[in-house]
Amino acid sequence: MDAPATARTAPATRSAEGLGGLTNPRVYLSLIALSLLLILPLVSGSSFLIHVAVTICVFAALASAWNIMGGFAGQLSLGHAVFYGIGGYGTALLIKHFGLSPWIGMWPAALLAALVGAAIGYPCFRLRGPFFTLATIAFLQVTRLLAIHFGDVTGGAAGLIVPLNPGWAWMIFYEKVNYLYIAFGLLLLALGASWWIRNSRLGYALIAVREREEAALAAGINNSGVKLRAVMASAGLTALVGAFHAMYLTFLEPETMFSLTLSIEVAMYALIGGIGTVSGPLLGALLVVPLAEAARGWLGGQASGLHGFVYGAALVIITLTMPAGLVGTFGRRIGGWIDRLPGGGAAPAVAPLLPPRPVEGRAGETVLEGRNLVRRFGGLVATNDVSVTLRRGEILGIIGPNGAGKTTLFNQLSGFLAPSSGTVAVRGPDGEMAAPRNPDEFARLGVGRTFQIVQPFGKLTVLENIMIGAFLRHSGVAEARAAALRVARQVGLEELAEVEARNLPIGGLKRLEVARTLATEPSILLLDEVMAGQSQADTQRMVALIRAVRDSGVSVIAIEHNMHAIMSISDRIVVIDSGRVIAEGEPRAVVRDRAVIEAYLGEDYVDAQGL
Ligand SMILES: Nc1ncnc2c1ncn2[C@@H]1O[C@H](COP(=O)(O)OP(=O)(O)OP(=O)(O)O)[C@@H](O)[C@H]1O
Repeated sequence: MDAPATARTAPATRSAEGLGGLTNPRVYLSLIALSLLLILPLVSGSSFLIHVAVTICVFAALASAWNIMGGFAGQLSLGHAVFYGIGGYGTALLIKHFGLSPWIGMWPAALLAALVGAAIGYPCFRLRGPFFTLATIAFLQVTRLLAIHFGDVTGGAAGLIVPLNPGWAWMIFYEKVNYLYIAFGLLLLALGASWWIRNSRLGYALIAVREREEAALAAGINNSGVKLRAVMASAGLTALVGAFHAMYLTFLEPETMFSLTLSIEVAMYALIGGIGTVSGPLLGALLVVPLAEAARGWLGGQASGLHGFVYGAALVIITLTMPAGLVGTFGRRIGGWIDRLPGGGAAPAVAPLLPPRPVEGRAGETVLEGRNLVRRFGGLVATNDVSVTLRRGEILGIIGPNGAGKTTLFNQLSGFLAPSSGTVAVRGPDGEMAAPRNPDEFARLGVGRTFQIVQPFGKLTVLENIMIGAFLRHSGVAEARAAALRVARQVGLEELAEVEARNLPIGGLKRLEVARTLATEPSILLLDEVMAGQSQADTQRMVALIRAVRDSGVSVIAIEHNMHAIMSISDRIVVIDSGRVIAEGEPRAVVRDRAVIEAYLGEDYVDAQGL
């Protein structure tokens, strides 16, 4: 027997968020490298170098902001200049018409951009892949045309000059170096926001939604909600940078403020550096901005367009040779070297293993009920008037031939499919029966489900996969990690905690599927063929695990083709054939039922079992 979970501690593991403060070489080297961006131009005193550094800071900040939506949330926008332009125009117009300092005006402009981001994003999230990207371009073009059309306000195609009041209060300077201080501050803000989001519950949720929307829903993540938060943060940050850049350029026109080229450039920096990583957008800008500026400076005068050609060719070579970006290509190796420096590889604080939340309720009461469930797919009736009841503390087995409608029934019992007719009710933590409508609502009420075709978050580690489930009940990263470690230990994945999920064999993936679901601390567990593809030893462990989970008060429904296993764990079995329940009852009685033998088990099974 294990000691009480609270008395034990989780083993130390490495992860991005456990950097261990300033003594960690990843942190101090990043800070040193960043400060060079400020110090080198200052020491040189060259106004060209200062301009290049300001441009790097601006584009690195824009790319970091873009990456929150394009990288973490996987929503590839090529219309981000909408927010940049709103930031620039909003701030300039507030100075011009209301005499508001840009230090103040940039905030309402950022708020407006965040709201516009939400208004554009919400309807567009339904669009997939290139269609989403095309929609963002369309919104950008419409905004640019509107800015030209409403010339009375924006200055139209002729443009708008920012009121030139020198001094810190108005963000207008004769010495370029002051711009560098502000640009550097904005870069720190964007990087800080990006780092914080990536290492928070929101960051994990965004990655989960990006990788596998269904598994994210099953873990109780509100997909639209988290994407909306990402787009608002991304748009707001972009607008802040746009506001500053407008003050730096001192001239705004729709062509440059709502520019498709700028939107593409910003996305390119993130792609080149490493999309979905915190440092990638900065590295992309660090590499490409000086290249672009140098090409413009050296070749611009030689032949018209030559600098663009050289710059474009360099981009093509980089993207072709490093499709995963700089961080994806070199990050792991360089990270390994850095970790060998003093203070490297520091483990995060050791957290106590969290016990699961207790499941409360009366033994034997109904916890999940599907009534008269009909689900049609065109002319096919996949479930035809199916009624099932799950009682507290029981294991209900569901068997039947391939295509009988078992998974379709599961999808209705967990909110993934709306029944064509019939109802599903779940007993919530308050003891009342409720009728949730969405998968995330089902999950929050305590319904956890696995998928027949496993849905791992391949690029996350085993532990991070389980943490995605644990975040449903624990908002803090340390608590979610501790809860995930307890589950990893429970399902026998502790040794593989730091392995990327895509490297697991099918047996491990099945266990991971169960672990992620268990981490949501369900009171009702729906298992869809979790023993398929498992070795005999793994099957026995899974059987023992399901029993232990039931003994902790969780009610279980298991779809299974492994008759030996399902017979040994089930208190009751329901048999489905052609969308209808053909038998229901105590396992030994069900396998003797003639209809079940004819539809599913066959005479061979009867002979083999000596029934
Ligand atoms: N989204 C869908 N669109 C159309 N038909 C579907 C859909 N999902 C399931 N079906 C059909 O509904 C029927 C029941 O499928 P279901 O996956 O529920 O069966 P099952 O009992 O789980 O089968 P198996 O044991 O092979 O997993 C099948 O004929 C299947 O092709």
